Amino acid sequence: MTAALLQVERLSKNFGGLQVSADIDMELHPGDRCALIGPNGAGKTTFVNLVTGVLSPTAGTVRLEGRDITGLSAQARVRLGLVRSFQVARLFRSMTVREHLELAILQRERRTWALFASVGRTRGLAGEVAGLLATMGLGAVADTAVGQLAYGQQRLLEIALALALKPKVLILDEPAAGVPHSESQRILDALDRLPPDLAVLMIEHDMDLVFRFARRIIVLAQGRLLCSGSAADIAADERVREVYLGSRGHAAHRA
Ligand SMILES: Nc1ncnc2c1ncn2[C@@H]1O[C@H](COP(=O)(O)OP(=O)(O)OP(=O)(O)O)[C@@H](O)[C@H]1O
Repeated sequence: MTAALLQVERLSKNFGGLQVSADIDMELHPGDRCALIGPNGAGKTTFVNLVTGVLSPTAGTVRLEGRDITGLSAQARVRLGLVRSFQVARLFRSMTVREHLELAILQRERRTWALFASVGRTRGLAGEVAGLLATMGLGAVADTAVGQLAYGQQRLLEIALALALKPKVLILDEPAAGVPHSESQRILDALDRLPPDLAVLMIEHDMDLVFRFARRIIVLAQGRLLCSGSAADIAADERVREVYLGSRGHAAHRA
């Protein structure tokens, strides 16, 4: 077993008297393909906010490569390799896909001041952009303005921008949300091409995608870790069925 990249111990969060995360333990290792699921209000978003540093926990620790990062800002965590791809696009509609990726890489390298002078000259930039385009299947639209992209392609660009930050741990926040079914296969294909050593935690409501992507699924209910296991384990787990039925009155096809 490899050493854990991300280690979460007894992570808890109270909002006033309401305990929204309760004693959550979790580990991610290099190459993990893990999904976090749970019914509405289970505490998935809060958990991710605690891990990424958007919220401070009431108790518990978060470690990255053994280092306690519980007190670090979200930005500092990104610099250490803990990166989240946001569901809400913050893309510039008139800029092309390639320009977005160049900007993200230069920002990572903190060379934005020299942006226009250095784009053509920055060694390795074109190659790195080409690699990201290939990984995410965006080569054919590299020089298309983002405003012209299909929605699924915009979502792929969001993941490419997260990858441009060279993450060790990537948190994917509902990568298929709002994407028509006809385009979701493209997202799955792209996720299959993610770097093999990257540890990925996906929060996703689309159970088809979760079951096809994840080798391990973690289920949260009422702020607690209910269970974790393979897709087959989770699909067969009576407790999972109960929390979904109890919360929404229908089966766990859409979480
Ligand atoms: N800032 C806050 N103050 C008070 N309560 C909050 C706050 N943020 C979240 N909550 C509550 O915490 C609980 C968990 O919310 P959270 O958004 O983490 O769940 P979720 O699993 O991500 O839900 P969904 O699938 O609907 O996005 C909910 O009951 C929510 O109302």
